[in-house]
Amino acid sequence: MVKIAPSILSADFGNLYEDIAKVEKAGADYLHIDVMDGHFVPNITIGPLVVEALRSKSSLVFDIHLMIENPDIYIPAFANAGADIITVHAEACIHLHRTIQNIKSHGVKAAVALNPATSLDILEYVLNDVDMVLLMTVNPGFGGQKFIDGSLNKIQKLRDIVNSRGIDVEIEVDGGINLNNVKEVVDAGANVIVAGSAIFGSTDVEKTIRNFKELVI
Ligand SMILES: O=C(CO)[C@@H](O)[C@H](O)COP(=O)(O)O
Ligand SMILES: [Fe+2]
Repeated sequence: MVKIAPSILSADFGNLYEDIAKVEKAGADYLHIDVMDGHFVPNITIGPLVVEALRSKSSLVFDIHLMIENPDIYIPAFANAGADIITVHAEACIHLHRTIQNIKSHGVKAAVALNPATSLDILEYVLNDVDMVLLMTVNPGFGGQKFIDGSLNKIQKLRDIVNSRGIDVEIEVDGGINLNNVKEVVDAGANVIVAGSAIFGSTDVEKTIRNFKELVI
């Protein structure tokens, strides 16, 4: 089953709770929460305190995308705040295997994200240890960017590797996904779709989620 993960980066930060309630009511599967530190990416967003405050208001799966340096320091705080999945960037981890174990030790699902320029090769010895791989389809840091077309080939390659190993690893795609290209990324092999501006920038958030779901059935 393909899952829809609205990214709250494009939500109204003054009315986060209302925006989250809307996507939950419309049948979203994951809530994608982008955490940026102003170092790994040139932008700053939210921390564990906000995640904790939202946790009591939503039963969606909290999918935390850490775009930060030294993620190990903050993994316990995000786990305690209510994360269900924590994603770290391979580019930010010197000891990636250890970081994955760190996430799992808190009873949270572990995922690894790759920037568009990062090869799938880096996953060779950790793929069997993760619950999900997040393929960035834009350079991280901002919402509303254009999908990088070469990403389709990368999604297909990863799908082939996952299938050939016979493992249960989700493939999440993030950046520039909209109603016009979502079918292509799903056909390429993605099964978790992050969408920020396409959902929260639309005039009818609930209808847009339903449209996404219809397109990926
Ligand atoms: O991680 C990021 C950006 O770094 C994303 O999760 C964006 O929030 C996706 O936004 P859209 O490209 O869908 O507008
Ligand atoms: Fe993200």
